[in-house]
Amino acid sequence: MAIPAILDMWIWALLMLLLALPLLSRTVNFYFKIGSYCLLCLGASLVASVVCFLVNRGRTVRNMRIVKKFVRVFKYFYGLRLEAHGVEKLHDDKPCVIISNHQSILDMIGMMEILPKNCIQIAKRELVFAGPVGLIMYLGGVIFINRKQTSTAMSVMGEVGDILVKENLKVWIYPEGTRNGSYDMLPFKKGAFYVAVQAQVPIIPVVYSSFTSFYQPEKKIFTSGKIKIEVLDPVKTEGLTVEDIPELIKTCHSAMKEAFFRISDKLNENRTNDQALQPEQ
Ligand SMILES: CCCCC/C=C\C/C=C\CCCCCCCC(=O)SCCNC(=O)CCNC(=O)[C@H](O)C(C)(C)COP(=O)(O)OP(=O)(O)OC[C@H]1O[C@@H](n2cnc3c(N)ncnc32)[C@H](O)[C@@H]1OP(=O)(O)O
Ligand SMILES: CCCCCCCC/C=C\CCCCCCCC(=O)OC[C@@H](O)COP(=O)(O)O
Repeated sequence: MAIPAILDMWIWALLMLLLALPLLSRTVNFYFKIGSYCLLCLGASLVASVVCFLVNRGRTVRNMRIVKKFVRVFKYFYGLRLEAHGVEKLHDDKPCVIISNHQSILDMIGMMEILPKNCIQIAKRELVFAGPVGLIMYLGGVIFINRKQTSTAMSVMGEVGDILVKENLKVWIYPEGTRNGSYDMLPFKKGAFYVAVQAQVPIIPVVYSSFTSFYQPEKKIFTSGKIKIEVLDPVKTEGLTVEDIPELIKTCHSAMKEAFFRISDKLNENRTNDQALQPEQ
């Protein structure tokens, strides 16, 4: 018996829908996870801000301990497992500049997993306007810089160099200066290195493995996964001057890049991104 044309059309439509379902559900799943992550950040920031006000009465780096308690729970919602090595290097009670690679807004989870005491962060000034997220960052002592005005950003970073030693603080800076989700590391901006040389404090590089095995926004992939964290040995800056900064950057960049490729999931990467075909180091 011949199938009526209208039914035929519906069968085709249903078939197409069934075929598109995995792609559709991946996209829906991606937006659901990212949306819920943003909502979680906004909601948790609101609650944490109230707690910070009640406990510490204003802007202080001590509030970061409260933020850390909140953010450390986030990984369970997204099935993220974190494995950190060398974290003890961050717990020396002395000032230092911590630099790490910056892949995504999910980096907050990795940062809060190992954030040492008395550690401030540098962030782009746009984030101060992100509602409760901006408020909690402000309360936690985050220093905001205007990346579009190098001279003002530089002078703010100069002040950071001064207070590091005076107040025995650490500062966490993303030297790539922006998020970079590719399977590589961008060239470093110079601010972090000026701060370290000015304050004559060591630089401690922290490397996070590539997220691309579980997180690729351009392909709408966001599954559960593992993040490896490696804290590298401190790089001394005692006796260095601004003339030594280019060499200092080179040393840190190559050590971090080597660690990044070593701890990242190369097999998975080769399947998803041709750039991953890096020569073995
Ligand atoms: C409870 C629930 C909570 C939910 C979660 C919410 C919040 C969590 C709370 C807290 C977590 C906070 C985490 C914050 C993360 C934020 C991440 C970011 O925003 S990353 C982006 C911002 N960061 C940076 O940009 C830092 C790195 N950038 C720099 O250091 C730059 O160098 C710069 C200072 C911004 C300047 O940038 P520019 O593009 O101009 O580049 P260059 O580095 O090449 O410098 C140009 C030129 O200037 C000279 N220079 C640089 N610095 C100095 C200096 N200090 N003194 C003198 N001269 C300087 C440099 O040498 C260059 O000159 P030349 O080319 O001649 O060498
Ligand atoms: C009332 C205003 C409402 C505003 C809504 C804002 C929604 C944002 C909500 C949650 C986002 C959680 C973000 C956690 C902090 C992420 C910090 C971060 O990773 O910023 C990116 C920045 O490093 C580099 O930026 P670019 O890659 O240069 O771009």
